[in-house]
Amino acid sequence: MTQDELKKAVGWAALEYVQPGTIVGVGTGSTAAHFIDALGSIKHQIEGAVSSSDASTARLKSLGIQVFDLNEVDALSIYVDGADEINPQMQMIKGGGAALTREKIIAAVADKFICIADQSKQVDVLGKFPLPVEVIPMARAFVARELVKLGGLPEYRQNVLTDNGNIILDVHNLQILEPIALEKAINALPGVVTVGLFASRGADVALIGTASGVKTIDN
Ligand SMILES: O=C(CO)[C@H](O)[C@H](O)COP(=O)(O)O
Repeated sequence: MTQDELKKAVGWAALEYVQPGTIVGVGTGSTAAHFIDALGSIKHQIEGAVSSSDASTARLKSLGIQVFDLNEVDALSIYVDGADEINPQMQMIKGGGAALTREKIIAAVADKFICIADQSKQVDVLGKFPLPVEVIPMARAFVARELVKLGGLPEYRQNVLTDNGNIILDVHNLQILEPIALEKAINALPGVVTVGLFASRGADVALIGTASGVKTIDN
């Protein structure tokens, strides 16, 4: 199976967690895009979605799924999204698609985070994938210097502005042995909007696409 077929398999498998009549939290990226397509097949059974990016909003709307502003929604039973890396503790690196801040906000509202990923995203220790950090543009150089003090090698993601109008620093050279502590330390830097480390609030369920089928890990 190709990597995209594995992504499609987990995207469709996540439908099992969608409760009829609810609003669904929807992530961003190529795996989440498969989930959106799957959601389109049951669009008359759900009330709608809350979206983590302009790209996902456009895809949801193109399928006739109503997109709600998060401020209109009191609760979400699930948030479904991909990941760049996931460890055995269900902590993740996210933000390869630059949507980390909205993703983290919606994940915080949802009762359950369903992570959908192909098996290449499973790691023992987070950090091989460069850790994305969303930063207010004027703080770019300062935050980069502080990230070096934390042991990383930040790289400015050229020609990318987030949906919130900020820049991304991708931090290389990290072996993240204490994800919760690093998440707190980076989030505490003035100018940082969000770090793409989902450690204190990780996934509750992971659907992993493998050659022998979709594997479910339930915390
Ligand atoms: O965090 C994300 C976007 O900000 C994505 O979930 C992550 O980059 C995985 O992407 P893909 O499903 O395309 O492999």
